[in-house]
Amino acid sequence: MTAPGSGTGPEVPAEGGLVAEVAQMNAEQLAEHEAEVAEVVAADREIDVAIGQTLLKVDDVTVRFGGLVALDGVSFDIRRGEILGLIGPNGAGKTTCFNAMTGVYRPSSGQVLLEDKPLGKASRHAITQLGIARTFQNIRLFSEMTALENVVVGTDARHKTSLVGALLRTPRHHREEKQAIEKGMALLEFVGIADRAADRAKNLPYGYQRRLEIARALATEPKLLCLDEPAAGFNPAEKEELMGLIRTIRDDGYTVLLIEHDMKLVMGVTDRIVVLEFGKKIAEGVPAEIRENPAVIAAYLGVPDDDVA
Ligand SMILES: Nc1ncnc2c1ncn2[C@@H]1O[C@H](COP(=O)(O)OP(=O)(O)OP(=O)(O)O)[C@@H](O)[C@H]1O
Repeated sequence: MTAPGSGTGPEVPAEGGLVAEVAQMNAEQLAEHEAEVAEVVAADREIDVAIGQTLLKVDDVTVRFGGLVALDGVSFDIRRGEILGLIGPNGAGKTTCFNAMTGVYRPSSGQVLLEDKPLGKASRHAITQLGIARTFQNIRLFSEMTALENVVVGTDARHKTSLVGALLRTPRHHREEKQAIEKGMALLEFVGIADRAADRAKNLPYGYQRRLEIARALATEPKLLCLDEPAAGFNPAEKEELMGLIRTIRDDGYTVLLIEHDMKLVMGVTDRIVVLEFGKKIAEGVPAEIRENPAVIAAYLGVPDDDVA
């Protein structure tokens, strides 16, 4: 792929072109177009396979920072096709858990298994290739690159062209680049920001940047998508829209792990919830059970609603 941001990067369709085209479609054309988008977005994933079986297992994981035990013997499963919420008061260990699952930290003891295989000492990049993608609490985009380029970079995790192939611009490289652009556009449309594909990430509105992070994570074709507070800084209407997007992502066959501070959002969108407090798992269950769980209520006593999760 051409170096991102080099000025010779992917050609972006004229601004508004795709959006204007979609706006003029009748219901039948629109349904066909949406099916095409879904096919590009989901083409290589095995969906409907073993839904409900364990995809990822966090097995007795402890993470220590010097004398501080940030995660203390935590175990839970993430099942294929579900949206699992990971909640807990500030400092409970949620991000540490994400980091242990995505290769940022190695567990001091215990292990994380994806499809029964221990992640062991796999690097972050290797873990992305194995199928775990994440977004960050603080948005991390390539700010000088366009929205489309940001997503195209995400598809690199799946490319087969060698560096030499890319430098020599072999036919395979051309083919992969074309497919990456097509897929990038489909993903931008999927998350609802295709109208700004040609804009630099830094110039996008905040809500678009958050959606772009999700599109970029999806571009790696993850089996598991981990979202770290994706609604941070959103107003209620934006949160509502985001819930819709997360549901669509799940309905499209992805498995989602969600850290979120907004309890209403967590209760409204997740299938199951795991609750951490002081690095330990204190509860696990469906939202209705968690809402009534005395240990969870106690953990959150005195915590303002906005600060919950
Ligand atoms: N790199 C680190 N070095 C030292 N201590 C850390 C590090 N990362 C996290 N911690 C500590 O580990 C504990 C758990 O932090 P973590 O960020 O995982 O919690 P959290 O549940 O994600 O909190 P928040 O909701 O505030 O983001 C905290 O006491 C935190 O200060």
